[in-house]
Amino acid sequence: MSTVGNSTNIFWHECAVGNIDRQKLLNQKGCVVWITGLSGSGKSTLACSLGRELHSRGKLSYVLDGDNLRHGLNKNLGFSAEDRTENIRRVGEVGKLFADAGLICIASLISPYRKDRDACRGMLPDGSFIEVFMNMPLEVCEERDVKGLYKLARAGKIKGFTGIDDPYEPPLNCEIELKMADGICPTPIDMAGKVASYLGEKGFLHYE
Ligand SMILES: Nc1ncnc2c1ncn2[C@@H]1O[C@H](COP(=O)(O)OS(=O)(=O)O)[C@@H](OP(=O)(O)O)[C@H]1O
Ligand SMILES: Nc1ncnc2c1ncn2[C@@H]1O[C@H](COP(=O)(O)OP(=O)(O)O)[C@@H](O)[C@H]1O
Repeated sequence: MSTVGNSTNIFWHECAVGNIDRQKLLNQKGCVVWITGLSGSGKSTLACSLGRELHSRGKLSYVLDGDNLRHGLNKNLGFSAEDRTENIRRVGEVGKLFADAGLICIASLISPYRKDRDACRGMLPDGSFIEVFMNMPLEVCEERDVKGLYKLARAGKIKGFTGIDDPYEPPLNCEIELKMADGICPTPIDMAGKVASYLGEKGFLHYE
């Protein structure tokens, strides 16, 4: 019997089928691929491209996209520092459940604060939180401006927009950094291939 947060007198219930059984069934190892970067840096594109690549290799993955989750699970949250922290905490917890289910969970969120990403890393077993930094220059993201949000932010019509008047703290020790080379951005397929190769090398795409 214990107290966790505001929950008192709670018990942990073990089930007969565990994480290892599920991973064996799926012939893969559960993990969280956490894609972080500015709005417009290509997070969602990479997440979907990676999901497709893994699917084609017969591996089960699921994308948790920041924008999409704000339509449901996180629709009561805004973009204050506190709300962003809660947003990331919730997605970290959901990612932990997906990884425990044996899936390769692909989370794509701006996740601007290092301490929040590190807290999610701390929820997962060592090695199974793979932080991918979309290191795209602000000018490139702003030039893309698919949703017109940078324009609104520059005009002062959106307050607290990441990269404009709200901070983005780049990772210090991420597993994978994706960036432009000679002014050219690698294709989403190339980026997905790089992440999938990492997962293969680290043994996530088989269970033996
Ligand atoms: N103020 C502000 N700052 C940054 N982004 C904003 C803001 N307001 C709305 N949006 C839109 O919300 C998307 C980011 O949601 P996230 O859940 O990934 O953000 S966070 O991780 O909580 O910072 C983000 O989507 P992406 O462009 O896919 O990153 C924006 O479309
Ligand atoms: N590797 C890439 N090379 C060129 N353009 C890209 C690449 N990845 C994404 N894009 C384009 O950039 C824009 C923003 O991508 P998106 O995945 O929505 O970013 P985010 O989820 O980080 O906001 C889209 O128009 C997308 O087609």
